[in-house]
Amino acid sequence: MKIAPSLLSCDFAKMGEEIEKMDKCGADYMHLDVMDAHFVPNLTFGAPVIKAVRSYTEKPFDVHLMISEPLKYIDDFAKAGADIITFHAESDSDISKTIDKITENGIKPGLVIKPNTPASAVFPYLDKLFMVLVMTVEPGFGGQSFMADMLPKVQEIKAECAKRGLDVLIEADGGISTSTIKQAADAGVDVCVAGTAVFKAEDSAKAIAELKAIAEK
Ligand SMILES: O=C(CO)[C@H](O)[C@H](O)COP(=O)(O)O
Repeated sequence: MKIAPSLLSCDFAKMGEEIEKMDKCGADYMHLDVMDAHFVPNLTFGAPVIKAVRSYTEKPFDVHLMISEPLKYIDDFAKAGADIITFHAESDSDISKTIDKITENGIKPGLVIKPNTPASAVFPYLDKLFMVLVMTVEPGFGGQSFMADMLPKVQEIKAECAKRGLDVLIEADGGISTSTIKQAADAGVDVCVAGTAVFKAEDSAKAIAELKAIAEK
C-alpha cells in the first residue's frame, strides 16, 4: 500500500517544510488538492504554489484537480512539476482530450469519480490511464467520514482491469485512517490519500508506518 499524505491538512504557511517532513516520514506520493470554489465549494491553491514547493522533495507530486475545466490548466500544472494529474469524470472538460493532454506533457493521467458516479464511467478510458481515484468522501473538505459503500466500485474497476490485462493503480481518497485502511486494501486499493490521519497525528512517521502495516496485514 502506498500512502499519499494530502497537503490539504498541512500548515499552508509552511507547505515546503511540511512536504520535506512527509518525505522523511515515509510518504510515497505528495497529494495536492487543487480546488476552484466552483467544481467544489472550497478554494485552495493553483499551479504557482505547486511550482513554489516542488523543490522540497523528489517524491512524485500527485495533483488532484477538483476544478470545472481541467483541460485549460494541464500545461500549467505540468510546468509546475506535477508527476500524476488526476481530474474528475464529472468536470466540464472532454475526458479523452484531457487524458491525451496530460500524456502529451509527459505526465501520468488519472481519472477521479465522485461518490454518485458509477465505476463504469471510467471503463472507456482505462487503457489510457495510470490511475483511477475513487472518492470515499464528497470532494471539497478534509476530515470527513469514510464511505465504505464506495469499495464495491474499487472491486468493479479492479475486475475490469484484470479482465482486460491492464495495470491501473486504484487510489482512494477521504476518511482513510487506521480503522478504514484495511477495508480499502482488501477491496484492492493500491494508494491511499490520508490527510487528517497523517497531519493531525502526534508522530506522522508512525502514523504512515501504522497505516501501511494495517493495510498489509
Ligand atoms: O480530496 C480531499 C477532499 O476533497 C482530501 O484529500 C481528503 O478528504 C483527505 O482528507 P482526510 O484524510 O482528512 O479525509
